[in-house]
Amino acid sequence: MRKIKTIDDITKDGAVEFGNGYEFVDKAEDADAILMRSTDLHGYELPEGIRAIARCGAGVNNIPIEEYAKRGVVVFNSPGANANAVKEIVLAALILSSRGVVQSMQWVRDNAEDPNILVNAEKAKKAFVGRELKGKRIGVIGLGNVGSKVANACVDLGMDVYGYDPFISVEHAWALSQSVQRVGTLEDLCRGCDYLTVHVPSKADTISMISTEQLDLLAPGAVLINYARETIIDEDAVDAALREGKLSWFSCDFATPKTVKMPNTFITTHSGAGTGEAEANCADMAISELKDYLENGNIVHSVNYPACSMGKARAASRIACLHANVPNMIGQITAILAKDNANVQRMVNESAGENAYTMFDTDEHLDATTIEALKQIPAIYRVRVIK
Ligand SMILES: NC(=O)C1=CN([C@@H]2O[C@H](COP(=O)(O)OP(=O)(O)OC[C@H]3O[C@@H](n4cnc5c(N)ncnc54)[C@H](O)[C@@H]3O)[C@@H](O)[C@H]2O)C=CC1
Ligand SMILES: O=C(O)CCC(=O)C(=O)O
Repeated sequence: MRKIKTIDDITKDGAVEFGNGYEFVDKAEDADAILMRSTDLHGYELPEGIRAIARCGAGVNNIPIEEYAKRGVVVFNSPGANANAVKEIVLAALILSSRGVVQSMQWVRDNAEDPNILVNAEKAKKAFVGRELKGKRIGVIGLGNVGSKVANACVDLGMDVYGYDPFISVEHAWALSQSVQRVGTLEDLCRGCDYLTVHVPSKADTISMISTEQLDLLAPGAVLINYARETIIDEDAVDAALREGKLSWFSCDFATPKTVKMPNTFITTHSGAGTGEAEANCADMAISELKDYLENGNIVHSVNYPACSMGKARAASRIACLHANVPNMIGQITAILAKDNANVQRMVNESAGENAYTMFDTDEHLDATTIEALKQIPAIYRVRVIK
């Protein structure tokens, strides 16, 4: 039996199905792998037995992925699985920040006892006059799974859409409407925007990427939307821009001690991916990634190891070595296999950044001393006997 520890509520109804050969355990110490969402694992004492972690969702800034890579722990995410949910809530944020919907609803609640409410509402409504999205300029920062969908949806709404993403993938460039105008600098993107929405991961080059300099370039009374991460905006700068009227609204998914005190905000409870569909999509993707890794050693959608696949483990034995991306690893591994007279059927070696992965099938099981010798290679982080 392979053992799984879940952290967080993976789905609203609790349905998480791994199928035969798996069981859930209460303690991470007893588990082979972790299935999780947004809990912050920085500072968490990860038990030695954990071989893989799957994050149901896109962002992995809550996981120390490089530290885990060096411990031979493969971290997966579920790219794109919740992107439609985020796109839809961003569209809601665009409309809510333009049409006085929430304020108008509040007026109705506040006047619920008024017998003349129907007539009085006609007088009150001038306070809630908004503006249309059609023809307005929007800047989309990050054109990945979420940003590309948001940009295309804004084109469909008749907006004038600009996008900025120096690292856009070929797949997402293809998916983008030709009406989205790509710009080369963040400053050019921000200039004159009525709306600005961010869809980048939280990492060194995106921390506080929206600050006074960028906000000053927006059109007067612009709307800022952040359904990515709280770290991406400089909260003091946004607070000042709201108070000075440079920004008319700020919509975000992150209730921090500072955002909750800002004027003119719509703030949600990190609910961008909060739909049953997105939860199920993320769980399905994360579960199949974990199963393929635990059963076959294949790596799909890892954020700290290269993609690597040799299909189903059918040979007598399959071994995976997780190691540093340094010269002569294959030489050292094959030298040890040669000593054991092991016949390698297939071997794959892939690398990504500082980390690499070598997986091979052999005709016969390797003996224990050979496995031990592989573990003793200095740059090896972990050796897995998959079969
Ligand atoms: N509020 C919520 O519930 C959710 C929040 N998110 C957040 O949104 C982020 C984006 O999600 P996805 O689109 O699914 O991720 P993604 O990985 O598909 O797209 C991110 C895009 O940002 C681009 N990028 C990276 N650094 C950049 C920079 N310095 N400047 C401009 N572009 C840059 C990348 O090239 C990529 O195209 C996630 O990392 C996560 O933090 C994602 C899903 C749900
Ligand atoms: O699990 C969640 O609801 C958070 C989703 C998210 O922030 C992400 O996918 O990056």
